[in-house]
Amino acid sequence: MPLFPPGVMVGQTLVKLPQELVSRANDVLHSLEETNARPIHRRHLYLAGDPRPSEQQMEEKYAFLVEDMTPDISRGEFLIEFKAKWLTQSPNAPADWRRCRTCALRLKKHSEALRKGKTVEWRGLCPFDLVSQDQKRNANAVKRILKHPRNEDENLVTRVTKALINGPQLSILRELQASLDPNGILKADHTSKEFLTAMTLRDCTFFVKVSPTDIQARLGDFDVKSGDGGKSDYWVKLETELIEDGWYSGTEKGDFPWNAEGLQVVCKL
Ligand SMILES: O=P(O)(O)O[C@@H]1[C@@H](OP(=O)(O)O)[C@H](OP(=O)(O)O)[C@H](O)[C@H](OP(=O)(O)O)[C@H]1OP(=O)(O)O
Ligand SMILES: Nc1ncnc2c1ncn2[C@@H]1O[C@H](COP(=O)(O)OP(=O)(O)OP(=O)(O)O)[C@@H](O)[C@H]1O
Repeated sequence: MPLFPPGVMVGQTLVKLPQELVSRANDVLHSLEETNARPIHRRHLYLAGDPRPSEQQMEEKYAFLVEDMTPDISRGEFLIEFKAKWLTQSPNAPADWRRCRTCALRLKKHSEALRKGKTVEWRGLCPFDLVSQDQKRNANAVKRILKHPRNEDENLVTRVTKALINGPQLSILRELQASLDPNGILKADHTSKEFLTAMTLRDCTFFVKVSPTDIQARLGDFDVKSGDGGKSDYWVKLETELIEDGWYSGTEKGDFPWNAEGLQVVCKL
């Protein structure tokens, strides 16, 4: 049973791979590496089936063809990409929470960057604003997604807000995130398909293709989550710190810019 009705996700078609296609594509990747033409962070990652790195000796006969959301700039199209993140509160947040999971974590990460003397941009999109019933909050969230200078175009802000709010994606994502993980990171079975799907849906990407006459919003980039390799322990540690260090309740210790009068980061349902 599919999680999403048609038109919600970026189109994906299961295809049978022609023989040798994977190894030919991997040959290209290897030759790009040899000439230093491949981005460093992608090195040593190949399509399944490459016989060279021993850990990747898998036979892969099938693949997904993913609908291309690349905009046609010559037609005045552009693409907005953003992650809606956690659209419901973490089930483990304290009862007196003042920040949603996403804002709590972003502030925590932000504080760590400040402590290291880094200058970092405060992204500020609160997922709860996106799914609020309040149109002003919806539009503010969209302005943060659009960023400057596009967010100064009121007509564009209204069009994108309407497309997102009237579209099915946000409400479906929110319901699935809640129903697939009712217990939260601290109590869930991290090997269960439901929990891992919820974590995947908390990290997927919105692709919004805007043309002068039309807006097409789709969900994509569903990298299936796994708790392996220490990730499960990391999720637990992070959630525990968010609770114990006061990031949910807004009682974190430190002289941070957002603790100044009028700048407090407080989320509302
Ligand atoms: O922990 P979060 O909410 O910051 O999400 C991580 C993402 O951060 P961001 O969306 O930028 O805040 C993070 O995104 P970036 O690499 O920062 O673009 C990853 O998607 C990460 O997942 P994984 O470890 O690659 O499986 C994401 O980790 P998990 O979804 O596995 O927790
Ligand atoms: N134009 C697009 N149309 C449809 N899906 C896309 C498009 N661009 C990216 N995606 C989806 O998003 C996923 C992640 O793409 P992205 O370019 O962010 O790569 P990445 O692996 O996260 O690398 P990077 O480290 O560069 O961010 C892709 O695997 C694909 O599923």
